[in-house]
Amino acid sequence: MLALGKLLELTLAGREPAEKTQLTVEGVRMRWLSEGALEVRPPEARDNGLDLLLSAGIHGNETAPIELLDRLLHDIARGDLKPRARILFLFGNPEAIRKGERFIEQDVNRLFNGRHEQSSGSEALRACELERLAASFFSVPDRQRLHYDLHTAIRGSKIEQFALYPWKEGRQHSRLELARLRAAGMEAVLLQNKPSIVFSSYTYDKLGAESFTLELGKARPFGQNAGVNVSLLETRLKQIIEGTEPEMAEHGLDGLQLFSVAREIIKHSDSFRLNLPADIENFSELDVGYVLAEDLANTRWIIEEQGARIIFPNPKVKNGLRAGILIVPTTDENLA
Ligand SMILES: O=C(O)CCC(=O)N[C@@H](CCC(=O)O)C(=O)O
Ligand SMILES: [Zn+2]
Repeated sequence: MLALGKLLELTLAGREPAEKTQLTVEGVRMRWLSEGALEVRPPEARDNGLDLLLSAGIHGNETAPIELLDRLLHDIARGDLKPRARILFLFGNPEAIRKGERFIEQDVNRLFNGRHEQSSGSEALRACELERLAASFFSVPDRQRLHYDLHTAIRGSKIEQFALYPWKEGRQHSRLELARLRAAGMEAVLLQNKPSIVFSSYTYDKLGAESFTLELGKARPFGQNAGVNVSLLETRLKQIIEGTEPEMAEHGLDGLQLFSVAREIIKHSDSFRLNLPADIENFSELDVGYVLAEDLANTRWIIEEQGARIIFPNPKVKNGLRAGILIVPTTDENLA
């Protein structure tokens, strides 16, 4: 296999490859751009006009998505997977991946859309570099742009695989993209309704891509991901890469559950208390009247929404950051 197919090994070893560009037997060009960043370009005659950004390891301990991208890259480097799309593979936070930690000093996925400019340290620099790599990749006009930022979650979930779809003023969420996610095994999608500072929001808002954060199961160390079943997603990604995706019935969301954000729970101070059991699962329902959280100056977060559920509850985040999202079921009536 070509050395550049071993991007993960290079990244884990903190090594720069001697040769920055290599050609596969199929004439596919692989180009190492920076640590954890590799561009794959099909021969011009085979290029189908899709630019696909696949990122994982924005959180260093979320290894199932990293292993998935590693398998795709190996297949491409061996000539077993024949891309018709241009692809950018990104391993988001190499230092944290090496340490098996979510982050080292600060969460990279809270540093996009300009936030890194108000910060410092290696993770702020990395967020800036990821923005630059994505912007350069998505700078070619008249091409389709798609970004999947792959994650696994801290806790178990009543709905195992789901996506978060960013928001931008004046832009509608695409029914066709939701059908594609359904076919890729996603059981639910959270439709965001305000701007955000995560990677997928940056590529959606600033670079015009169709972008999603995908949650694929529970985070575990390398080699222990048998419980994370990514087979439907992997099959779909291979079809997208090779341009062999079956036709999608535009209206067929096929049981995909849709949610919208009711409120983001923000931790304001060290006095913040989240009144949930430590092992609560994502998508757990909360009753109206329940006191979800308490903070400084007797601030209380009380459930007012019928059918409210909680995702990503985390009282350990830094002050000023999201300590959970309250979501409610929604319909497909505003989709484009
Ligand atoms: O399990 C958790 O609490 C977090 C899992 C995770 O990393 N999720 C992403 C979601 C990004 C988004 O809002 O689109 C994150 O929190 O960064
Ligand atoms: Zn994550």
